[in-house]
Order: sequence, then structure tokens, then C-alpha cells
Amino acid sequence: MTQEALIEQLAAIVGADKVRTDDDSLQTFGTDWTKIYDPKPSAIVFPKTTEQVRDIVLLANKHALALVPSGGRTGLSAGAVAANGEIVVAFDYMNQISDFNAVDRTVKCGAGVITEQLQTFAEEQELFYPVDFASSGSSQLGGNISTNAGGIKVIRWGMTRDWVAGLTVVTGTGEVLNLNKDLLKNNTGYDLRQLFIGGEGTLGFITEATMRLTRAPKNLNVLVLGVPELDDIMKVLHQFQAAMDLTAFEFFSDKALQKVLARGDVPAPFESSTDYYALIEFEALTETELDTAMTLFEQCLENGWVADGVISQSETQAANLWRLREDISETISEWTPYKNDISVVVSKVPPFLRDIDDIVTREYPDFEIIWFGHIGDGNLHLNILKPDELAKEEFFQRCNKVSQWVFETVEKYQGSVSAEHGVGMTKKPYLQYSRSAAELAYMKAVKAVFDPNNVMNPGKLIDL
Ligand SMILES: O=C(O)CC[C@@H](O)C(=O)O
Ligand SMILES: [Zn+2]
Repeated sequence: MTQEALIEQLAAIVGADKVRTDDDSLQTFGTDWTKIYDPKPSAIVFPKTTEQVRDIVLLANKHALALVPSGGRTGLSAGAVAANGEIVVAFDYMNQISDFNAVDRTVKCGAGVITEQLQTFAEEQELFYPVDFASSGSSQLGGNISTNAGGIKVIRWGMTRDWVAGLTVVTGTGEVLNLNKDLLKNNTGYDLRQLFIGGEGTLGFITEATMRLTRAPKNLNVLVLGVPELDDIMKVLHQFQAAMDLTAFEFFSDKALQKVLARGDVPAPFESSTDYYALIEFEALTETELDTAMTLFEQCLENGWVADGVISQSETQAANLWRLREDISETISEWTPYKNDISVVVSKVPPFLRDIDDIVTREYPDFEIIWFGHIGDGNLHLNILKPDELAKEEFFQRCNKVSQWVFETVEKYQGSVSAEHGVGMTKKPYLQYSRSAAELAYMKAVKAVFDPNNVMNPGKLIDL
């Protein structure tokens, strides 16, 4: 099909004003935050309804076109990159929130609803949508669900998967499915909803989701502790978790902190510095929780695990302490980092981290290495920063070589090569370190059932 005919056919489905081919739009909507691949889509289309998405998918099947879904484009694994002339299906206009049900504590959201929009809506109902991350202001629910996004509160409230009551999807054959009917209990066989959560748009596109809401936490307190030894962070976690429920347990290195502080937006947590820091958040419904936290802090000091610490005295201070952790990713993006988002079960974190740290410090003596992440979930973010003088291609080539050893260690510890960022294109070559050959064969077979003509986000997650 000629480009002209393609635009005409797309315009017939969504209207001429909802198809864009100008260079600016192609560059913007053709990529995500990965910065590795150059965007090269052939058109951007903005459907407004599930039926329009279905018609786009049918058109793609008829003419062997490739479709890439696009949400807030905050992904870090190139899951929403169109680098091969694909048509980008952008969900920005499908951003309605409707059908709030106070009894069921559910609400219907278009795929293009922004995470923060749902969080604010929940607050207005005196409820809470707990999945949260630094990109909440721009990430969209369709993308969150397609990557099963995690974030900073997983230790208490779980991943996006845990909040999806029902889904409307358009499969790769153009079938519209309403999955799970928002039921809490539904044991009628295979839960197809779960295949689309974390499916990265490779089986079909999510157009609507019913999301669950919950009670809002009260009086959240934030504690930042300076921890000289990496291993001791896990001892601190264990000590706190044995005595109280935490809403977050994060960590970051001094190198990460120094980068954030250098921007001058937030003050240092305290005067002394240690190699690592733990950020702990907990709900204090009464004074008792605060007293418990203070006692635990003192015990950690006495045990020599912690050298210094601060507890938030106001919401502003709590927000500033959070920024020390939450601003890291955006701050270091200036160095075109090579990203790893790896996980193991929590009990294996200390030896796993030591092994990986040995590999990267040995193999990258001239590179800056930044550790941070959701250590309470066993999820570590390892970012290698590109030296200014090194070309992007050479830098990524050197990183790819070391990746193999990193992922062999992930495999040895039975961990995951992608904890919460998804697979996309960047982690696809390494999937076999986390998934067995038999699993991969089943995944391929599932892809073939839902998308036999390989029109849905081809080249991502798994190849047909
Ligand atoms: O940039 C990263 O490596 C992690 C981004 C995000 O998952 C975070 O936890 O801040
Ligand atoms: Zn993260």
C-alpha cells in the first residue's frame, strides 16, 4: 500500500485530524525514554474508541502492516519504539474516567488515562490508587498494564497486575474481548486478562481497564538512613519488617545521591555521607508506630549498620526525602545510561548484589556505576553512565558484552532480567536467562494464537 493510500485508510477510520505524519509527531510518538533506537514510524494514529482500534487492527491484518502502541512513552526497554516504519497507535484521546463504583471500589479508565489522573480521581473519592513511580505525571494506564509497572510502593501494595479488575482488549485478529467482567472471584478457567497484563501489546492492545482502588494511607512518615555497608541494608530491612508494616523500602548509593544533590533542587538528608542509603516509609496511625520506628532506628545505630539518619517532620520534608530517591532516574538520564532492572527473591539480595557489583566494578573500571532501586522487593536498578568522550554505539557495545556475565549471575540466582521495566527490544536477547526454552516455546505459541499475522508490536518481547 502506498503511504498516501495508508493515510487515507487510517483517516477513514479515525478522521483526518487524528492521523499525523509531520516530522515532529513521528519523532515524538515513535519512541520512548530508552534513547537507543532512532524512531522511524510511517504514521501516528489517534483512535478514540475500541471500535476504531479494532478497525485499525483489521486494516493492519489485511495489508500486513505493523502496529506499535504508544502511551506516555516513559518505558525504559524500547517496548513502544517504532523504528521500522510501523504505524503508532497513540491512546492520548482515550483518556476518560467513568463508571466509578463506591461499593466495588472500582473505576473504568480508558487506556490513555494518565496515572496521576487516576490517583487524583481516587483522592477525590477519598480513596487511593497505590501504584506510583516518578513518571506518574505522564505514564498512561494502558502502558502501565502492558508492562505490569511496579514502582516505589510494591512492598505494600503490589504491582499494576494486582489492581486490574477487568480489561477490554483488541486482539491481533481484531477480536474485542471483555476480560474478567471486573469480578473479584471468577474461577472459570484460564484468566486471559493476565496474558495481556505484561504482554507489551504483543497479543493485542488494551483499550479500557477497570481499576481497583483502596483505602488511602494516613500519616506517612519517611526515614532516610545512612548505611556504610551494602550488606547491612538487608539487615535493616529485616529488623524493620519484623516489627512493622512498611509502605516502601528503597535504596540508593552515595554516587546517585550526589548527582541529585548537584542539581540543587533538594537539600542533603544529613551532613555525614555513607556509601549507601535506605529510604523507609511507614504509616503511623498512632504514636506507637513512630515510637517503634525510633526504637528500631536506635537498634540499627547500636548494631553499627546505620551511621546517621533523619525522619520527616512534615509532609514537605517527606516529599523532599522522597525526591532524593525519585529524582535519580531523570537526573542520570543526561549520561545516556545503560540500564539494568534485575531482581531476585529478597533473601538472596546480599550475595547477588555483591556478585554483580564485583563483575561491574571489574569490567567497567572507567565507567561510573549507579546503584539504586526497590531493594525491599529484591529489585535493583543498575545504571552504567556513558563517559562524555565515548560514542553511544561503542558504549552500548561494551555494556552488552558485560551484560552476558550480569545475566549469567541473574540465572545462577534464579532471578529476572527485567523486574518491572518489561522486555521490549532491549531485554529480548536475554530472555533465556530468565525463562526456560519450554516456557519460551509456549510464549511463542500463545503469540501465534492471538496475533497470527504478527501485526501487534512485532519485534518486542518475543518473536514469532
Ligand atoms: O532509571 C532506572 O533505571 C529506574 C527507573 C525507575 O524504575 C525507578 O525506580 O526510578
Ligand atoms: Zn524502579
